[in-house]
Amino acid sequence: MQRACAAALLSTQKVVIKNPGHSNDDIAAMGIIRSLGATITEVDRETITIESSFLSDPAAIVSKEAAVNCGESGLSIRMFTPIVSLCNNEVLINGEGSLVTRPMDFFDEILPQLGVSIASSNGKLPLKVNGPLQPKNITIDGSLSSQFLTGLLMAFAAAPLTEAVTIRVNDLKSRPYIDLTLDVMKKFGLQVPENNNYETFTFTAAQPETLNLKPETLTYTVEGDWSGGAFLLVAGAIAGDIHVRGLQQTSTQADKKILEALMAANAGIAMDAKGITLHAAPMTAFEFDATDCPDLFPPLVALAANCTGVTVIKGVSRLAHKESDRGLTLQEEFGKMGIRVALDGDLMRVHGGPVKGAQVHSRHDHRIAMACATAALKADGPVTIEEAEAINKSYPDFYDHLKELGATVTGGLEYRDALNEIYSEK
Ligand SMILES: O=C(O)C1=C[C@@H](OP(=O)(O)O)[C@@H](O)[C@H](O)C1
Ligand SMILES: C=C(OP(=O)(O)O)C(=O)O
Repeated sequence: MQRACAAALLSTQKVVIKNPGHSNDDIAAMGIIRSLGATITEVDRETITIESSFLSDPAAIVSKEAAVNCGESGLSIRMFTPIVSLCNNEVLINGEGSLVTRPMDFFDEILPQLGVSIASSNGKLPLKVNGPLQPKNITIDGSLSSQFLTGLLMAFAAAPLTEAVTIRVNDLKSRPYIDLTLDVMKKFGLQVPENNNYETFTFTAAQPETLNLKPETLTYTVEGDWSGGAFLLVAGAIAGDIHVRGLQQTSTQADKKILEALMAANAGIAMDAKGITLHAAPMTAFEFDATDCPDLFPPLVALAANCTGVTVIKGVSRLAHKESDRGLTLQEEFGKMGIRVALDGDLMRVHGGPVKGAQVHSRHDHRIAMACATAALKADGPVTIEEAEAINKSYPDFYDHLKELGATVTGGLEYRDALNEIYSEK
C-alpha cells in the first residue's frame, strides 16, 4: 500500500487503488503524498482514487507545504526522502515515536553525491533536504536496510535520465522487498532497472515513463499482507482450525516464507486455490533463516513457543533497528510468559513452552503485541498486553480478526477518524 502511494504520486494517470490499507503506516504514506499535492478520494471501503501532478512540477507543489510527516514508518521515510529530494526547494522531513531514534545516516552520505544538500540531527530525524536529486552512478551499502534502495529506485525512475545510470549495492539484505518495489514500479509503468543479481541496478537513458501517453486511469490492487497474515497462520497452527484467504501465493513478499517454517514445524497446514487451512497439531522445533524476512521473527517465536524442543532462528542482527530492538524485546516479553529465548550472536534459540499467562508490554512495537497475543491463544491463563494498540501501525483489524476466530479480546481502537482526515470530499 505504501509503495502504491509513492508510485501513484509519481504517476500522471488517475490511479484507482483497490483493497487499500488503513494502518497507521498507510495513513502516514497517504498523508505524505497529500502534503506533496495528491488528492485522495474514498470511493467505497474497498476503493480509493489518487490524483497527483507531482512529476509535472515538483517544486511548485512542495513550496506550498515544505514539510512532510512520516509518522512512525521506516519504509515511508526511507522511500519518500529520495522522492521529496526531486524538488528544488528545502523540505523538512519529520516523524514520531520510534522513528526518531532509527538510523537515517545513509542519507547524509548518499544524497550529497546526487546533488542534494541534507541536514540531519546526527544521522537521525528531522531531515532537511534541498534538491533536485540528479541520478548518478553510485555505490551504496545494503546491509542495514533495503528500504533506502527502494527509495532510490523510485526516485531514479521518476527523474529524467540523459544517460544510463547504475546503483551498485554491497551486501543487500531483505532482497524480496526489492522484488516487491520493482513489481510495483512495473505495474505503475515506471522504468524498471536491469537487476544484476541484486548487485547492480541499471536504468537506461529515458524520460520518466509516466510522462508518456497512457490510458487515463490505472488500477492497482494491493496484495494481502503476508507479514500480518503470518500471525493468523501461526494462530491457526497453535489453536486452529482456521482458513485464511487473501494471501497471494505467487507474491514476491518476503514473509510468504512463513509457509516454509510452518511446514518445517510439522504444522497441520493445507493449501489450495481458495486459501490456506490450518489445524492445531503437535509441532516440533525447527531451524529457519530469517535474515531476509526479519519481520517473521515475532510470529516465529510465537510458533516456536508452541513447539516441542529448541527452535533455532538465524538473522537476529537484522532486528536491532526495528521499532524496538526486537531480539531483546522478544527475549524479555516471552520470558514473562515462561518462554526461554536465548540470543547467541546472529542466532536465536527458542525453548518450547508451555506458555504461561502473564502481563507483557508491546514496547510500542506492533509485531511484539501481535506475537504476544498469538502466543496467548494457548497460554494457561490470560495474557495482558500493555500498549496493545501498537498493532495499529500495520494491522489495526488484528484483534477484531482474533475475536472473529473465537478468542476473547478486550480493548481496541476506532480508526475511521484518522482516515477521514486523509480523504478529500467526494
Ligand atoms: O521495504 C519494506 O516494506 C520493508 C523492508 C524490511 O526492512 P529492512 O529492509 O530494513 O529489513 C522490513 O523489515 C520492513 O518492515 C518493511
Ligand atoms: C513496518 C515495519 O517497519 P518499518 O517502520 O521499518 O517500515 C515493521 O517492522 O514491521
